[in-house]
Amino acid sequence: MEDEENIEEELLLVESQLNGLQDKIKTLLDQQEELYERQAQLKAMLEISKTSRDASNSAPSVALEDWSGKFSWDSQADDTRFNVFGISSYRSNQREIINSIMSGKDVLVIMAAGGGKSLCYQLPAVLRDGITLVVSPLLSLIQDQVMGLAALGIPAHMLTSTTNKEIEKFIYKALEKGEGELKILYVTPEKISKSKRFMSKLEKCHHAGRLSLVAIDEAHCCSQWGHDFRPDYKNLGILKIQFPSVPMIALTATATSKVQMDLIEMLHIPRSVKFVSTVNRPNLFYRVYEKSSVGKVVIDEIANFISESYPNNESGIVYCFSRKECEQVAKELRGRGISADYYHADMDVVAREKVHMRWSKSKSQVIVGTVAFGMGINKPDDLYR
Ligand SMILES: Nc1ncnc2c1ncn2[C@@H]1O[C@H](COP(=O)(O)OP(=O)(O)OP(=O)(O)O)[C@@H](O)[C@H]1O
Repeated sequence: MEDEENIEEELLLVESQLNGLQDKIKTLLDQQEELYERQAQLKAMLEISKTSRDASNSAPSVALEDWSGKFSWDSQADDTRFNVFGISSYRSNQREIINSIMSGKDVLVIMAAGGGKSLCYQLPAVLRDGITLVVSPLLSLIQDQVMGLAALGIPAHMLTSTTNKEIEKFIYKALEKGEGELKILYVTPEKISKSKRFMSKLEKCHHAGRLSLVAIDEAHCCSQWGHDFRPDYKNLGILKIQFPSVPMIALTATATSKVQMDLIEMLHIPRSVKFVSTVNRPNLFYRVYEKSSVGKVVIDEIANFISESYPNNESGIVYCFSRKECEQVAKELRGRGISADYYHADMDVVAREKVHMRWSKSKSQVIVGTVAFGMGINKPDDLYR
């Protein structure tokens, strides 16, 4: 009897020691996994840093190869350009950019606003197997792109603060398990720098060989020397570190050589092929009017300008400095018979999306906005700003 009690006592002791050990093993295994991950990151960083040093000592990043030559994907690319995107011929540099991406190169594109940058990554995204990740700075811009792609029948989604749980689940499944149809995924830079969950799904997608391309839109936002610096863009270098084998395309309309050097360094793409297109836009012109000092008169003048110059309700944007001003001017324009909505960063995302949608579908003529609206917005009949 006493023996049994002793045995039971020792058994309890052994079991509790075993439990303690299991906990320690789990902690050690977690630590081991973290260290492996960090080891891989550090090795990749070292590799990139060495390549970067070699590249700055030797190869210029401007295109040397003949990217307008013949490639195995030519006929498939032509077919997709025409039948999916409805575009009859390439504009300057588009074909060369697409060819260099399809060859697996990192690419830096400097092309004027409206020059056709989106096609440069969207067409390879459709041609390549797997999912293309696009980082873009503004929700309105992302919504605009996703709407456009959906209209072309290309499976594109966005993962932002406005994404509902069901779509989020669909996207995570597509990344993690390759389920469902997803070709192009748009995110804001905050997703990369703040969501560990997203990065882990992306890691799995890459691990399974399904991450086909990374595109950084409005790439000048990386540089403190650029006019639209966004702190979260600074963290996008992690993408090349984590996914060194995945080609990256960085696109911008405006980048001085200082900004270009900065973003090449930040994104870790020292060997990128650079394409610069001319900034000549014959359809773009500036007209300057003297502004009255009386607020009411200014609104009358804006309203007259819109209704006289654009009698067929062609779309446009009126910019104001403050959020309050946007609301007032939109109200005043409505009072003068122009269908105007306001758009600024103080509105919640659903309200902003609604305004953007109404304008995109030409249900309203004018958006009165702060600079929170406009960058990269693509509406063929957006004729005045
Ligand atoms: N080769 C082409 N031929 C005809 N239209 C084209 C061609 N390439 C692009 N486009 C059209 O030109 C318009 C502007 O293209 P896109 O939005 O890609 O410009 P962007 O360079 O991204 O401009 P932004 O800097 O303002 O974002 C779109 O309507 C697009 O469909």
